[in-house]
Amino acid sequence: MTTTHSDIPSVLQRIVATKVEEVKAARAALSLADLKAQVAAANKPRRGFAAALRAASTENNGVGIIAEIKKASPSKGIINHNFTPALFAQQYEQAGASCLSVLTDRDYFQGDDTYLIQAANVSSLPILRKDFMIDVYQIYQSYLMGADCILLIMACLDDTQVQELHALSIELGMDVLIEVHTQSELERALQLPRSAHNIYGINNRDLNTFEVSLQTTLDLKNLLIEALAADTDDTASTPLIVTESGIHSSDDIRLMLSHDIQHFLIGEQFMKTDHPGQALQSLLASVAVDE
Ligand SMILES: O=P(O)(O)OC[C@@H](O)[C@@H](O)c1c[nH]c2ccccc12
Repeated sequence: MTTTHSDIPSVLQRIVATKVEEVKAARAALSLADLKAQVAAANKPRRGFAAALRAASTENNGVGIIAEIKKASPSKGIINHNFTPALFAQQYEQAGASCLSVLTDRDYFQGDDTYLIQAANVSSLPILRKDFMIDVYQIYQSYLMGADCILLIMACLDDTQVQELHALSIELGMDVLIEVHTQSELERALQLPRSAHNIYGINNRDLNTFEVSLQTTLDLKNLLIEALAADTDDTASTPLIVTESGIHSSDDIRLMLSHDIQHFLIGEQFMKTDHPGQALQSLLASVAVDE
């Protein structure tokens, strides 16, 4: 048999294979039943990630920023050489971030669970656990770490998996960032039950090729806005849409605002500087000035 391109696992497939192994090892060390018992005993309140984004609509000129704490990525290698997650969390909060996103994946992003725990200890901002969720076990783990929002990447989940992880996250009181990159992923995402806990993320980066284009958000957002507008007239559940990846300038922000996108997930632009908080502050200031 000849080798075709599709025989070579993509980065996303490799990441998912790693996650399967990680979950297997974690379950061997602590059973799912024991992990669930820890969750039941913890019963810690969540900080309202979706609510913080909704509140941003009336602050910061209607701009809600999810500021990301990310040391490295498969496409860029090391982004921040002086990585101090707790300090960055404090800086981001002071600079006006609405929420935080913390990479916990070790093998591909040089993240760590402890980074999220540290950020939660020093900051009152709600936190997204940025990792690749494939199993309920990880949802319970995220809860214990103190995550307020779970990332569900449609590209690495089938319909049954995503339904299960979505329902469990909400049952535990967490919000859910449902990430899409294509129209077919978006159509699948729209099959999930509607909830005020849902946040829809359009990722401008293709997780297989790493190509980034803001056009992805512009191409998909109308379909999303129309589908969500059809079933809500209640401001408490105003649909939340986040544009993710490749946002660098006030021009990028204003382009999105002009298309009714008010929420932004931004990592590299801040993390590549010595003072990520300052980078966030100047971006927010330049949007305000330019308006
Ligand atoms: O660093 P950027 O280009 O500002 O992007 C941030 C965020 O969108 C990106 O880290 C991301 C979006 N979805 C993901 C899924 C997995 C890992 C990482 C991501």
